[in-house]
Amino acid sequence: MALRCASIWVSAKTPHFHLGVPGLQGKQYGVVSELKLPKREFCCSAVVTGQPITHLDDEKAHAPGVGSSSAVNPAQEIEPRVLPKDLSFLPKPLSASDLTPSPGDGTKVRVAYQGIAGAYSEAAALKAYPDCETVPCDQFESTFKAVELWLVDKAILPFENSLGGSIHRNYDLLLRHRLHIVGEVLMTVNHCLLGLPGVRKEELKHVLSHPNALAQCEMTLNKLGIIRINADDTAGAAQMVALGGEPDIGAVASSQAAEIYGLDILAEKIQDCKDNFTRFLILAREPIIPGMDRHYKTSIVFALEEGPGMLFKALAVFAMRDINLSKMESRPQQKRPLRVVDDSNKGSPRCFDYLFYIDFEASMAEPRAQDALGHLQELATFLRVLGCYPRDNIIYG
Ligand SMILES: O=C(O)C(=O)C[C@]1(C(=O)O)C=C[C@@H](O)C=C1
Repeated sequence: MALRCASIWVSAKTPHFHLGVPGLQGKQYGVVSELKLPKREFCCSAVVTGQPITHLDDEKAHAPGVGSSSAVNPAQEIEPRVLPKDLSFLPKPLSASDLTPSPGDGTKVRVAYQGIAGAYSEAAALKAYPDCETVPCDQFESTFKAVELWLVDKAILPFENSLGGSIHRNYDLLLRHRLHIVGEVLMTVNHCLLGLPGVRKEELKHVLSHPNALAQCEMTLNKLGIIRINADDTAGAAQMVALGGEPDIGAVASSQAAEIYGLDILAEKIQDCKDNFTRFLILAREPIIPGMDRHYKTSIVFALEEGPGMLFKALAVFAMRDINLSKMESRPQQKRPLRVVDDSNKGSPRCFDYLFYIDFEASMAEPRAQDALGHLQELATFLRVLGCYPRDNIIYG
C-alpha cells in the first residue's frame, strides 16, 4: 500500500483508525495491525484519544501515550502548539462491552447519548430532562444497549435532520431492539468551525466531524476546500483537534464543544441553510401510557404483501379517519432483502422487500387511532407500534 497519509486518527480503543488521504474524502476504515506500509514511504501522525500525538511507523511504533508528538516529517519532533486542557474529569463513553450496572444515586434520570460531552445529542438530552445525568456512549447501538442492560433509564438519539434527512442507522436499530419511543426533542443545530487557538480558517487543510454534521456543512467546506475526515461525534472531533495540536486540522462542532475543549470558533452557523433542525427520539424500556391531554404522535413500522396499491390502501386507513401523517420512511428488510413475486413462474422477478416506518399525529388513546391500526393489521404482514409520545412543537435554539 503506497499511500502517503496526511493524518491517521486512532479512536479510543485503537483498532479503528481514520485515514486522511490528500485528495480522498471520507473515512477509510481499518485495523492498525493490518497496515502493511513500506518503510519510509509512509509517515503520518496519529491522535490517540486522551493521549498525546504519537508518531507511528511499522518499526518504531510507540505504545500509545509513550511517544511524543510529531508532525508529518517523522524525523522532526514538533511540540504541540497548545497544551490540551485537562479533560480527565469528563466521563468515559460507554461501549458495548461495559456490562457492569452503575445506576448512580437513583435521584436523577440517567440518559445515554452517542458521543462525548458537548455533542448535540447531549444538549438534546438536557433540553428534555434539564436535571438529568447524561451518560456518553461510543456508538448509537451502545446507547440502545445501555438502556436494555439497565445501565441508564433512557437513551436519546438523532433520527432526522432538516438538511441531511433520516438517520437510517437508528431506524434499523429501533427494529433490532425492543425499546419504546417515549418522547421527541426538536433542536436547532448551529454548526461552528473550530480550530486551535490563534489559527485562521484559511489555514485549515482538514476538518473532522460526525459525517452527518459534515454533510450539513457541505457548501461551506467546499468553498474552503478542506478535506473532511469522519469522527464518531462532533464533540469527539473537537477533542481530537485539541489533543492533536495540529494547526491545520479543525472540527465542525457546537460552540459548547469549543468551550469545553478550549478551541477557537473560526466561523459560526456554517450549515448549508441558516435554519437547521434535528429531531431526536427518547427511548425507554417501558412505553408511556398514552393520554388525550395534549397532542400526541404515534410511531409504527409495518410490512405489506406485494401487490398493486398495497401501500395506497395502507395509507388510506389513516386518511379515512382524518389522521395526519407527519413522517414516512422505507427501509429494506435486511434479513429478507428479496422476495419472489410469482412463485408459480420459475425464474420470476424478485423485488426488494421493504419495511415502512410511519409517524402519525394521534394518540393511541383515541378510538380513531386504534381503529386505523386494527384496519392496517388486516393488510399488513407485520406491524409493531414503536411508541406513542407527546409531540414536541418547540424548536429549542
Ligand atoms: O455528533 C453529535 O454531536 C451528534 O449529536 C450527532 C448528530 C447526528 O448524528 O446527526 C446530531 C445532530 C446533528 O445533526 C449532527 C450530528
